[in-house]
Amino acid sequence: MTTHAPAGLFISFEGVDGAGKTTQVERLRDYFAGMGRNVVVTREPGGTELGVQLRTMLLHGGDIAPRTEALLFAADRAQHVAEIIVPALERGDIVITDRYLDSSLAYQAGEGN
Ligand SMILES: Nc1ncnc2c1ncn2[C@@H]1O[C@H](COP(=O)(O)OP(=O)(O)OP(=O)(O)O)[C@@H](O)[C@H]1O
Ligand SMILES: Cc1cn([C@H]2C[C@H](O)[C@@H](COP(=O)(O)O)O2)c(=O)[nH]c1=O
Repeated sequence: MTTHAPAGLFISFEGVDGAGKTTQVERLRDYFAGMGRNVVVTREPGGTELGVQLRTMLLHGGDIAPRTEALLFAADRAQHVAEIIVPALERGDIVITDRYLDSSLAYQAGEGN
């Protein structure tokens, strides 16, 4: 009999600050873990070591020009995808991220970018 490894699954939670994303991420993680699945919970910005530094710059740094800000979020995402998301999906894990690309569309797509 052939057994197949489970396919990876990528899920992002989006919403305004305080909407309840982290709460739902944790509930879904517990649900999938209860099914015996490997779950990687992560977030943007700040899902990697480099991302933690970028998060500090972005959320607690000084004045950042809109285009620079957009590029820093994109840099955080590029590292996140390469270091965390793709390897986890290749292992067949479930990746649940607290924010992803839609946050950039919502927050950075305005005038000046
Ligand atoms: N369904 C809900 N009903 C009422 N309160 C909730 C619900 N879900 C979460 N909360 C509460 O709302 C607050 C914000 O929740 P949470 O941290 O999950 O939101 P978030 O979207 O991740 O926030 P942030 O954007 O600041 O990271 C917390 O105090 C949490 O306990
Ligand atoms: C990914 C991403 C995030 N943001 C903003 C949205 C929030 O105000 C903060 C992140 O804070 P949280 O406590 O982790 O929710 O960053 C953004 O403007 N653009 C993005 O792409």
